[in-house]
Amino acid sequence: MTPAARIAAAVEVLADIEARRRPAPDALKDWGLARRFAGSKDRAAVASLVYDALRCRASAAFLMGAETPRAVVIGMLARLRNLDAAAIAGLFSGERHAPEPLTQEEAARLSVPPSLADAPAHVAGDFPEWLAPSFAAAFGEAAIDEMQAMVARAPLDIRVNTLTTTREALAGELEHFAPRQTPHSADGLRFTVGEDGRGPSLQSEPSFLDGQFEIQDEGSQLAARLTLARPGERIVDLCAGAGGKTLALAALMQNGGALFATDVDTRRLVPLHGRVARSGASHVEVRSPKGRYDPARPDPLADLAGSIDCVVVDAPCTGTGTWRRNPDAKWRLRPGALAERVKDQAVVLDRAARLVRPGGRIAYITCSLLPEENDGAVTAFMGRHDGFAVAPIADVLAAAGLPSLPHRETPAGGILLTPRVTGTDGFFVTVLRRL
Ligand SMILES: C[S@@+](CC[C@H](N)C(=O)[O-])C[C@H]1O[C@@H](n2cnc3c(N)ncnc32)[C@H](O)[C@@H]1O
Repeated sequence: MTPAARIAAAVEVLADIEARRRPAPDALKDWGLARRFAGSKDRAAVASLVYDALRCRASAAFLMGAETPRAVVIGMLARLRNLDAAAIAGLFSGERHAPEPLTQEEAARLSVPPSLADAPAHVAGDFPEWLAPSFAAAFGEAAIDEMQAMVARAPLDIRVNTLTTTREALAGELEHFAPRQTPHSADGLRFTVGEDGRGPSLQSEPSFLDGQFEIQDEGSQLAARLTLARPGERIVDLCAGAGGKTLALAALMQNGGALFATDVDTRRLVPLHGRVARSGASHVEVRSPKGRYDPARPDPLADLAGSIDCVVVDAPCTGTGTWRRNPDAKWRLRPGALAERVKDQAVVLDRAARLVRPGGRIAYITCSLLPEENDGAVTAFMGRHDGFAVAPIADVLAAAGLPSLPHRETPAGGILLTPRVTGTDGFFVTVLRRL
């Protein structure tokens, strides 16, 4: 396919996403199935155009004065791909498979440098309007800058499994992909992602297959470290899911102590068994609930009540901190989903309170930037439970060996990592000490 034909395809896929309100991966899959002639490079290029258009959907539409998929793609090419009017006109030639030529209005819009100076915050920051009060509360004057940093593409990060290798040794093994050290996580390596959104295919590397690393954003690696997990402790990973944090915690514990992993949903834990085996972690016990965990039924962790040094709550959340990787999600998020997640967060935190021993701690983590799920969840928890105190940020950072980690402090004393300040996905961490 020519570059112009790929653009026409991206406009088509965006129109399908909009008309049928469907997730981008589904629309892209259907497009690919119906066009067997498209090779893997074409598919990747079309997907990358679609995701880039979704990254900046609101600002691209503002620049073009129209919200159609075509306008959004043209605006994106100017805004994110830095193409000038002549280059865009060259692609929109109207010839075989290329999109129709630019209209006078479109050409006129492209003839001036793109400016969002007059755009409202939710447009300049490319997020849904209903979230404007939340991001204003989180970031004040910096809301637009913070959210514009969320528009950019994320790099590809891995966490080196220190149970089986070292960062230096693995960097040597993966030298052909030119890894760099992550700036803040001592266990991270970073790879460049190309214009087509594709990074190196790390999962077919022998070093991946024998457990020497996991794909994990640097922010997630740092969040695991900020739990202050140490060898010898008894730790519960209460929302383990497929186990990204579990494996990071296991490595921090260097196989010393006990790590219990569970989740409300047994099915989500399925990949964890194989991942634990591959990682060489020998002190992880996966406790699967029968069917779905139900607070009305016996808790598979009941025997651990009041005995745990650290309960890690990697809470179910809206995932607003991961929009760089999943730009489709930001336009699909609805107020009802936020309200549901806040309810889930109260349930998991209350469960954690039953497990932690006096003198122990709960590490509450989200991959969200929304105050409702961060400070809001912590403050509500403190209102329901006596005998907990928020650990001072400076103490947590020092104990985690991250005294100069760039971060934001939230009003209730939480640590917020953001793409703009930390250069990672957005993460929130608060350590609550049980007195
Ligand atoms: C952010 S995800 C976890 C990601 C995982 N820790 C990782 O690093 O790969 C949140 C998880 O919380 C689980 N969850 C939701 N409500 C829960 C509850 N009441 N108790 C335990 N887990 C719950 C969800 O099933 C989901 O797997």
